[in-house]
Amino acid sequence: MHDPINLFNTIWLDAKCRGTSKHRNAVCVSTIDEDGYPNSRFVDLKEANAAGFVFCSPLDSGKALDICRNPKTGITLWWEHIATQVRIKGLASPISDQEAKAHWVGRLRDAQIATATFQQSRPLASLETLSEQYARAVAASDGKSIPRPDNWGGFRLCAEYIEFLEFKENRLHARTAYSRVGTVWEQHFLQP
Ligand SMILES: Cc1cc2nc3c(=O)[nH]c(=O)nc-3n(C[C@H](O)[C@H](O)[C@H](O)COP(=O)(O)O)c2cc1C
Repeated sequence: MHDPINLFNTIWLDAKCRGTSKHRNAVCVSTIDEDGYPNSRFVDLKEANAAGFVFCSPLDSGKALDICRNPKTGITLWWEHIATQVRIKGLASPISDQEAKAHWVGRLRDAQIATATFQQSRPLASLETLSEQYARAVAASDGKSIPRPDNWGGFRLCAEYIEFLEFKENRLHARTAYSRVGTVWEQHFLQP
């Protein structure tokens, strides 16, 4: 039987090589907000392996606060070029400081400046304020490296459930689900 994480990585690598979307690492992360509503947004997936699926974020953002209150988290993706949907469920927890540092270093400078300048998900007076604040930060950082803000890190979703749906135009979608039972994955099929 396939290991669903190996299968995921095979398809993801293919998507990165052959996909046409500009943001080929974008995945939809769903958390549960303080009122019990699902709360979904796209983030960049950094890595996927047996330990889990990693994404980065300020640690005081809406998603981070949701995860701290309730670690039950979902990831959904749609790979158009191979007509495949993937749904993942599991518990998310913070990555280590060392890992966060490594991901910070790998970020583009523009992204580092924006992350260091803004307090994600806090109210903003106007969109003009945004550009002015960013322009000031770019000027001030001229030639200097951008230190990782103390509140920037990431999360790892340890998957309990992974489902692949191969979309068929005749609606006979092939759904293959994997549930983690202890250390093994059990495979089952679902009606479309
Ligand atoms: C393609 C794409 C990639 C994104 N990547 C990230 C990311 O890696 N980390 C992040 O915190 N926000 C990312 N965002 C912004 C989030 O969608 C979201 O607006 C932000 O994280 C605030 O969400 P929150 O208040 O629920 O935490 C991305 C948005 C898009 C459209």
